Amino acid sequence: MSEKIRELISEEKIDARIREVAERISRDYAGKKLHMICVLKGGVFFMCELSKRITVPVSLDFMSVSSYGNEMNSSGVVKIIKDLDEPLEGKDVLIVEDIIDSGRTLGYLMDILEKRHPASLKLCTLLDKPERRVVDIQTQYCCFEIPDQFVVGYGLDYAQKYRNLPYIGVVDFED
Ligand SMILES: O=P(O)(O)OC[C@H]1O[C@H](OP(=O)(O)OP(=O)(O)O)[C@H](O)[C@@H]1O
Ligand code: HPA
Ligand SMILES: [Mg+2]
Repeated sequence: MSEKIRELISEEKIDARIREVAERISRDYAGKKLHMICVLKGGVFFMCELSKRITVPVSLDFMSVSSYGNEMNSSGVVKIIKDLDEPLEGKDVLIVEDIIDSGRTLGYLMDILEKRHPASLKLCTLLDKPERRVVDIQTQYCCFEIPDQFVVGYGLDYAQKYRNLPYIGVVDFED
C-alpha cells in the first residue's frame, strides 16, 4: 500500500493563526515569564514558530513521550522517553503540543506535571481532533479544530515520515 498527501491547512493559514495565538498568549502573560514545554517530537515545529512570536520573556524545555509508535492508533500506554531538565515549581508553564487526539498523552502528562507544583499550567495545541476524545482535556489555546482524519506535516508523522512538510495534510491510502 502507498499513500498520498492531500493539503488540509496551508502554510500561510498556519502562519497567520500562530501569529494570532501568540499575540493572545503575550497579552495573557503580560508582566510574567513564560516557561514553554515542547512535547517531542511532534510539537517541535509549532514550538519554534510560536515561541518566536511571543513577546514576554520565555524559557524552553523539552519532554519526549510516545504512545503511537509507528501506528495510527494510540497504544493507550504513554512512555516517558526524555524528562524535563528543569523543575516546574512556581513557574507559569505552557505545554505546547502538535495535536490532541484521544487525549491520552496529555491526560497522562498533565497529571504528572501538576504534581510538580507549577504556579500555573496551561495547554496550547496546533490541532484538536475533538471527535476522537477518550480522555477529557481542557485546552486554553488551540489553533485549528480538525475532523477525524489522520494528518501529517508541521511535526506530525506517519511511521516517522512527513514531519517536515510545511503544511498539514491528510493521508490517503492507495493500493
Ligand atoms: O491525544 P493522543 O491520542 O494521545 O495523541 C496525540 C499525541 O500523539 C502523537 O505523538 P506520538 O506519541 O505519536 O509521538 P511523536 O510526537 O514523537 O510523534 C502526537 O504528537 C501527540 O503527542
Ligand atoms: O492524526 C494524527 N497524525 C499523526 N500523529 C498523530 N497522533 C495522534 N493523532 C495523529
Ligand atoms: Mg507527540
